[in-house]
Amino acid sequence: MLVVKNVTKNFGSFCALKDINLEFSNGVYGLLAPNGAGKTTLIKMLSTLIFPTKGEILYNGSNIIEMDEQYRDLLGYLPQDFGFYNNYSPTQYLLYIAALKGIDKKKAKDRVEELLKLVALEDVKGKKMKKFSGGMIQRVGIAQAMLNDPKILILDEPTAGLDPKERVRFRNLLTDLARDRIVILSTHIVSDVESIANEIVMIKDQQLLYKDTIQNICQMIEGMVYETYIDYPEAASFRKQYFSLSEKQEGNSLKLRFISKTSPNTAWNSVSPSLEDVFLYIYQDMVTDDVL
Ligand SMILES: Nc1ncnc2c1ncn2[C@@H]1O[C@H](COP(=O)(O)OP(=O)(O)OP(=O)(O)O)[C@@H](O)[C@H]1O
Repeated sequence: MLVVKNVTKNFGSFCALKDINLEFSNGVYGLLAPNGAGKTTLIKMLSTLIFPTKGEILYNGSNIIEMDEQYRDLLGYLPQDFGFYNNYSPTQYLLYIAALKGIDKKKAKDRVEELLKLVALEDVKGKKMKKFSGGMIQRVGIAQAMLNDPKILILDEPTAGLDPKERVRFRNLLTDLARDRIVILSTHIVSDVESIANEIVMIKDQQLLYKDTIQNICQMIEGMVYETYIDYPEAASFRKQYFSLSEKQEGNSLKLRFISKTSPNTAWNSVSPSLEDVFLYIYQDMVTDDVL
């Protein structure tokens, strides 16, 4: 079990995270927040790349900073921009990283073969990576993070630049890996974690907002999400009155999905909230169009 206990991180006088408490056991955790909310800061602390200003992070009761190398042996980490070498093949690259990690040569060879199979890159294992798609590169990234068969696998925005098909493949791979380890995945894309995360962690205003199942998080706005059709001229005033979640043109009308806290009009259909509805609502002052 990995426990974040009263953790605060300041950069000079700027507070990036404040009094965070979290517990992780095996499964997939989606760390979901818009850019700048502090995801990378938290992930870097969980990876011991930076240290908490206050509080501590414990693995099975021991402080991860004091565990030092022992902790890093348990950790697999895929940073936002992972440095690979264009002219290397996946096999060469993974053997190189294995050597850096001090893994025995014979053991490394077997492990690299095993991992290339796991991430479905066996067929291209000898090809130079410069011709690889974003998804293939990310799978090499996962493989390097998995070299030491980590008990904790941390991935920072791993689906950036992947096409929809690659995203699905990536999600399936993570679900498989999470059966016997902690997988923590940071993203600002709701669909990346919606189908695979056992729990979602949301941070806002430097603080932990939610750590819960998707079902429970969606309950927060249960009974507040509606859909209705309106005529175009009414759209502007409607948007001023209610928080619009999505809009779609249908015939001469506009189909609106929105949040209302007041009792509904008879023309409104109450609908079940989705994680994306919650995300848009919670971060309405922070999200920009590129998030969706
Ligand atoms: N070394 C640093 N010095 C000063 N401020 C920092 C430093 N690192 C991060 N910050 C600030 O802390 C806040 C959180 O940054 P962080 O990178 O953790 O956000 P994020 O949610 O991971 O976003 P992104 O996905 O863009 O990395 C931001 O306001 C950022 O500017």
